[in-house]
Amino acid sequence: MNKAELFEQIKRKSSFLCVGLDTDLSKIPSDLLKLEDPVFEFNKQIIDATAEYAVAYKPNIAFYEALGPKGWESLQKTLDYIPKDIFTIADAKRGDIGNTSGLYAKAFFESMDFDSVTVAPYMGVDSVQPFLEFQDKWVILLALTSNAGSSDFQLIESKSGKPLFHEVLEKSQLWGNTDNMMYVVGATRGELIAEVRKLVPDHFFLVPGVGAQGGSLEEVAQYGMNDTCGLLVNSSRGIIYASQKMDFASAAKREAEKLQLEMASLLEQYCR
Ligand SMILES: O=c1ccn([C@@H]2O[C@H](COP(=O)(O)O)[C@@H](O)[C@H]2O)c(=O)[nH]1
Repeated sequence: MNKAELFEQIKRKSSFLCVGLDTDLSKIPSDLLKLEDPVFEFNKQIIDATAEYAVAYKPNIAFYEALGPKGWESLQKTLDYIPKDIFTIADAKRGDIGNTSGLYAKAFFESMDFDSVTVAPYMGVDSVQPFLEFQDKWVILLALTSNAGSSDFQLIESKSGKPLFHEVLEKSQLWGNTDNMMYVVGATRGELIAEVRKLVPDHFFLVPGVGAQGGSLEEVAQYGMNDTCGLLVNSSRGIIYASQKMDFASAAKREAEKLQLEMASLLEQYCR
């Protein structure tokens, strides 16, 4: 999916919601555990309930790999079930020496047909470029993450006197054709989102951290939105575990709709 198609969908749905599929067997209703593939059954119902409000789905790969071969199978079935016009993100946070990164890219872009994968920048250019070589696929580079520990490295001053996340943003722009690059920017980062937007005015941000982590959607839009929206805001637990009983799908639908309504008004206000 290209940027224009993504923006079209955002306008059509008045939404920039990404639903995080962090499906955890210990949190889904116990009735589902009797089924052949509880993870897929849960995801299927979540997708059916939220697809009208979501422009992206983000399975966090850890939740699937933790289950071994069966988890990978549930992941593939989930990916196949997501409507084709909705953007898909493999939240895998990969990156290694070049030949290994090439195989990670092949795993998520060819063996599985994800639109994008999250990548860690700290092994540098040769660890990221293999992902950028795939036509029509997206790299989502970790820039300023939502967790408390992000200040351990991302906020420290680099040799040039700038915080390290500035270096990541500036340097990564020199890594070839970065049209299909997005950046992870945590919703918990408040005004720093404006600094990121200044450095990469035209790129999309994947923004985790609203809902369970306490980030503010209003602040994200105020500081991060650009004239093509430029934001995919993720909520995982806040939507998929809105109820842990068998009414989980209707509860997820309500939460997704609530966020979408808020997003519609923020698009009116800030996306010009
Ligand atoms: O900086 C980051 C990068 C990734 N994540 C991931 O996003 C979701 C957030 O889940 P919530 O339940 O909405 O808090 C999860 O998969 C994280 O691994 C992040 O939170 N922060």
